[in-house]
Amino acid sequence: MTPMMKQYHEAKAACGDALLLFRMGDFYELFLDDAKTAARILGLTLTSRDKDSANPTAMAGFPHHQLDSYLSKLIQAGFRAAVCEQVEDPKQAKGLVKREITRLVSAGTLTDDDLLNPREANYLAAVVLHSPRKGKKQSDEPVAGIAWAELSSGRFCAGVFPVSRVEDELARIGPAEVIYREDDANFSPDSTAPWSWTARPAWSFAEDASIELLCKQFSVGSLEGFGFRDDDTAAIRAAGAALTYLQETQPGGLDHFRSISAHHRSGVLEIDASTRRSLEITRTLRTSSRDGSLVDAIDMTCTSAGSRLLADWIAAPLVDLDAICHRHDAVAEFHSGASLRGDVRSTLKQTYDITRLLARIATGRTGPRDLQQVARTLSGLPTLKAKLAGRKPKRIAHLESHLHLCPELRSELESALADECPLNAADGNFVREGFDPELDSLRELAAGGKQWILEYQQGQMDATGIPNLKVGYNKVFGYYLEVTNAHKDKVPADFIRKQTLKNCERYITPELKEYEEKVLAADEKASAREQLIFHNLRTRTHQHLATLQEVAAAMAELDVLAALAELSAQRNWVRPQMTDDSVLRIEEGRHPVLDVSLPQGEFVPNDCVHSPETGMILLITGPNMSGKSTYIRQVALITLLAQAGSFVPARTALIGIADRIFARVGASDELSRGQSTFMVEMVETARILNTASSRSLVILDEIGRGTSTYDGLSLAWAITEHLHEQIGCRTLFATHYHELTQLEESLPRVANLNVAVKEWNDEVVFLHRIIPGGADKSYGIHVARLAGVPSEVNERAKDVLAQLEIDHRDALDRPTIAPPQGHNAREGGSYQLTLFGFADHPVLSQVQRLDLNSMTPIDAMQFLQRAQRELQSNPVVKS
Ligand SMILES: Nc1ncnc2c1ncn2[C@@H]1O[C@H](COP(=O)(O)OP(=O)(O)OP(=O)(O)O)[C@@H](O)[C@H]1O
Repeated sequence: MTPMMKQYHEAKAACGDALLLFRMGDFYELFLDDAKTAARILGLTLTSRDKDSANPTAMAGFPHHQLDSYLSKLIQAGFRAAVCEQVEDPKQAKGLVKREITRLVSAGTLTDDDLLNPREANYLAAVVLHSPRKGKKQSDEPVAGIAWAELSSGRFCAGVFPVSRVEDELARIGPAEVIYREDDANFSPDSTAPWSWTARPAWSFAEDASIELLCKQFSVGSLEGFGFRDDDTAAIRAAGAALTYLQETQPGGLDHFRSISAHHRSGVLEIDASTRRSLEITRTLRTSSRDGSLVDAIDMTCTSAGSRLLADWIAAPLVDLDAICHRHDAVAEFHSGASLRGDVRSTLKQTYDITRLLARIATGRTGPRDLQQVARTLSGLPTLKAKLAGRKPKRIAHLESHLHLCPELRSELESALADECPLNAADGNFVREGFDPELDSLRELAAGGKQWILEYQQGQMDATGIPNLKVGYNKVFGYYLEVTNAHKDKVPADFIRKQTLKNCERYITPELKEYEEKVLAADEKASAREQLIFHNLRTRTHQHLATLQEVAAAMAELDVLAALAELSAQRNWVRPQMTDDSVLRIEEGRHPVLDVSLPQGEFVPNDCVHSPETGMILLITGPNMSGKSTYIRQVALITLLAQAGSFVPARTALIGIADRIFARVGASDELSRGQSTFMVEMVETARILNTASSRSLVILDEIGRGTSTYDGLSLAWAITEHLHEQIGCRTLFATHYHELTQLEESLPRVANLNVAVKEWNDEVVFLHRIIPGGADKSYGIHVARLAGVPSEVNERAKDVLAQLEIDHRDALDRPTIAPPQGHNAREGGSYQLTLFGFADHPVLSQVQRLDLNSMTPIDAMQFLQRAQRELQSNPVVKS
């Protein structure tokens, strides 16, 4: 093995399963299996080293300036990469050039702007299963510790969760990479998840080592101050593993991780992974992208940090009434003050993403332009602060107090940095003239020397009579005089020949060398001086890290609040009234995504009322394509938005804070997980029935569709009864089982709704308007025609439908359902399922015939008594 390949193998052994990008001159090379993988993923040509040997080494490479784009492709394909650089100048090297791994890059540990999406957070998560030690007072059921950290901002949280919620929590966090214990037989990573998995050694999850590491990182003696309790060991183990991993990948340091917050679930609205997917909160179902999601539709923030924070708010809405109202107060202030809002937004637009800038400063990857952007951001703060001063809402006052102006830092950076700064300090020329006298004089000296050389060239041309004599420079000979062969004979004796080229000769003179030394020395010193100034500026900025992080967080939140207000002003959204009671009263509500994407006024608004008096379970029937799913989703999304702190698309809204939102919507494609559609539907339904509380909001779309009609109907029926009797939560149930509407007659808190349809000649117009009562037709055949199903198929379907209707009109064919055992209200009665149309109750025709104008209140009361008795003894028509 050659010494270089030996060096390669040593580096490869140190970077685990990461692909090793090995710098060789102007190229990064990959060898062996890495080369084969890279050739496949990056489309590189696979070649080989020592082609003639019996064992040629596979090899692939790319030019060094393409590093970022290739790294990004590797990361997107789920790989980790280690960059091994030449850490000494090859010209100075004695023997083999020294090389070191300077960066380990993985999806969850990105800091480079080129590799990050500015509008999306980029979390690394760590998961560990943990069995609490016996003898402690908590139960010894295993739990899961999850930590999540963002290298590009320094955000770090950890919490303990039931093992069954790991998937839901990871879905909430939406990490780019998840690390787990390599030897944990009870934990198997889900390969279909949209993040990459990295196995890590068990020691990095150890309890004691984690506590020690975290305490050292945050310079504290105990983690209690961050809100951790005795039973948070699992969280701390996960956090320790995450920090170990981050430290390994960031040799430059992690100073911007200054604290960690203990996450306790009670503060957040619980949304499980499938509900999150179904409601398309941060990603769409079909493409899994942000475009078209709720966050995308409502995002009017003007900074990237604001955009990321908005996604955090929407992904984890609140449950505390006061905290929610504080956000609403702040949005209301920006909503009513259009000029305040405009000013704040236009100032924020001039600022930079200092959250990410600070992370680059802390990890040692910063350049002059980053510092300049810190200064420019600080220069906008006085205006912002002045606009916000004295405002009443608590949140705004709090944020205003966090806009620290840092005047000394700002003025130092402003006076030091030139108007145009390069990205990298090595490029030089970024310190403003007049900032540092020493640098100025070195620059003058260097410039003066260059001037002398120009004059010397002219002088020599005149003295020798060589018209094209010129002074040139290269790294090997320094400054030289170049004379073409045609004038060789005019060269004076004191020129010392250094190099002969095809058309010319190159000479030096003692005077030229003397000045060369001066110029080069001055240049070198100026550049060293400039690097020193940069280093000092970086250190000064770094000293302000904690303060600047507060500024960054305050700006991001102001952006979110002002953006939500802007959205509300543009789209006529209103402030919801919040309550802890389990009610919902939305007047003229609209679907937040369609409200924004459809032209204004095109969306048909609808009311929704949930209260123990009017009904907690709303059964929505109606034709296909009429808007049932849209309606039930809109109610869930309005609730979610309100709890996240946003105004809502409605004329008025009274929202009872939900502890959990469940959405069982449509049959999402879960085949890749090896489960049948129906199985998935039932797993999700089981979860709702087992975990919903009376304060939850449940939306169900067509439960039971994936099985035979009677199976499906029976399940839907029993599920509705269970929700009504046992849970009593707010429920919206869109269904094609019209039979279910009969439940309204016997279950007091069930109310029927349907979607209005207008029939016109042979046409059907969907009005998208929700009205009371059940529907009796599906119009499926009509929708099939609209979709382009051939007319002969449609005609035949109509025939079949007509026959079915005739057959089922015969009462003897109708199945009957007995009420659940021990249920008083329906004792002795049984439901008659009418597959098409309603059962008529005699009481209804009596009501219809009443002449209310001629009745006294006593008459009416007596009638009601009779009617109630009749209904109680005979709730529905018996077969
Ligand atoms: N309130 C509304 N105003 C305007 N357009 C609407 C409204 N509600 C729904 N729509 C439009 O109607 C289409 C069908 O809506 P949706 O999917 O909610 O119907 P559905 O009744 O659930 O249908 P299916 O029973 O076939 O699943 C949507 O694509 C939407 O664009």
